[in-house]
Amino acid sequence: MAETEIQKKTELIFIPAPGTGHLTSALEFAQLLIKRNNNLSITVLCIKFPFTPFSDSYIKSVLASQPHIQLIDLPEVEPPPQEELLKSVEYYILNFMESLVPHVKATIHNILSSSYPNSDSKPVVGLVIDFFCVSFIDVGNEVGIPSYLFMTSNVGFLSLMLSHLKRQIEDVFNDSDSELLIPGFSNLVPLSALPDACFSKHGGYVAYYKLAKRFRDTKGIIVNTFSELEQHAIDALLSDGQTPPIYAVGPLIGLKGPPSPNLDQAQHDSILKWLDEQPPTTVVFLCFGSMGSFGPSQTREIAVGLKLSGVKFLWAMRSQPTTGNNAEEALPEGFLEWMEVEGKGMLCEWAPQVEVLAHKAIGGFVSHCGWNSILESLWLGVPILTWPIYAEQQLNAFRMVKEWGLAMELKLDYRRGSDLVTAEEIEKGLRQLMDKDNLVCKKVQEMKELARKAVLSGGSSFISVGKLIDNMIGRN
Ligand SMILES: O=c1ccn([C@@H]2O[C@H](COP(=O)(O)OP(=O)(O)O[C@H]3O[C@H](CO)[C@@H](O)[C@H](O)[C@H]3O)[C@@H](O)[C@H]2O)c(=O)[nH]1
Repeated sequence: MAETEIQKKTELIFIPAPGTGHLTSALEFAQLLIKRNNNLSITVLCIKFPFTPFSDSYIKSVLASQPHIQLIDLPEVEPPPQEELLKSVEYYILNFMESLVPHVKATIHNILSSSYPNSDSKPVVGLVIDFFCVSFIDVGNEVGIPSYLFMTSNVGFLSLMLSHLKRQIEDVFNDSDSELLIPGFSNLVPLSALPDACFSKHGGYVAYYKLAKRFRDTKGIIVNTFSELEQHAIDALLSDGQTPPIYAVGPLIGLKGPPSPNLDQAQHDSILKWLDEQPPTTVVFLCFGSMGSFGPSQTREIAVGLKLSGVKFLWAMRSQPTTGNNAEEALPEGFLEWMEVEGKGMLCEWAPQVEVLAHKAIGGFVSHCGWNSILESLWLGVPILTWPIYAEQQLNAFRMVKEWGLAMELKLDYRRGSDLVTAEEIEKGLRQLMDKDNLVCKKVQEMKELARKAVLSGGSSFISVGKLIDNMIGRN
């Protein structure tokens, strides 16, 4: 058969996890693969998850008009009981994914038999699965399709997962553990920088353990990162001889940004209009990812800290879903009037983050250090003041501040329920962040250039995507 004919049959099945922070890069990556090789076609299996009802419309708005990408909705399943959420979010998601296995199996069989009824060859060359979807590796194995893990976080987190989560489940981390040596890290890592899940014997640790145990059962690990930032960690992981090839393919930046029910066109436009009115690099942007929120006391401290600092601000402030409190009600008396009369700032529930970070008025970013937020800030050259909250954000913040000198530290180990970050600490951090003579700002500009070069033709991530496609279609 001619090579082009073989290539025409090359299909991938993507199974992204339905959270905002996971979809952003996965959808970008699907489009990038098609751009790089238009003999590829991709089928995306869309998962409906009770807590992210908008993920459906997100996937459709980004991918529906792409001729080489088709979307198939997986049937809705009964979510695990709410009590499992208390054990840990990771545990809940893992269980949810396991419950989808029969549907994924049926859908893949259907794709194979309806699209390729007479073919003995294997037209589907890979499953590209989010790192929460390892339960689907066996489905692929059953029909002879290899899986590629899609890591929406970074190689450092992957290294923690692969190197430290092979303890017995009973043997979770505890206070008697000393600092950790994680392959690819230059510094010892304090336990306070580890994800909360590492300490939860019956929840998060079990989930992390089960996930990590399967990571190496894949044909390749695709990471949304770039080698100029993480080559050291990639080399350290590969040196064990057991890890499959790692493909650093980022930064994958979703310029369109995820939609939100809390941001309509009028709000979107008013945010950008307000920024247009501000002088260059004078505004700090505060945003804590798709789920980050604070209780009333912490909200008040942030407001007072902003006022004390005198820095103009755009604050994406979300109410806590668990309490149902309206975040604005927690603001100190007179704060909103002061903000509006003096033209000091603007509040919103959801911000068009990438457009905001790209705006010339923005001079700094107070971030929860989700990996997409970090990559977006590096891509756009905006320095970060770290305020990690959940998931692996503490580890990301630790690396940004201590390993790379690419961010300033407000908090490295903030956890829900821990002490408040005071208004005075926030004021001090904001002043430091907005000081443009800071060495961190220079380093961020340098990393911005490297990030952009990585994805250009001939750049490290560009080459890595080429190697991955070759691996997928059997050219190496
Ligand atoms: O008001 C907002 C808030 C978020 N975003 C976008 O939403 C995405 C958020 O992603 P991320 O910064 O990674 O944060 P999370 O949503 O918290 O992401 C989850 O997934 C990431 C990737 O695995 C992890 O690094 C995080 O710790 C985990 O919480 C980014 O693209 C943001 O630009 C907006 O556009 N507007």
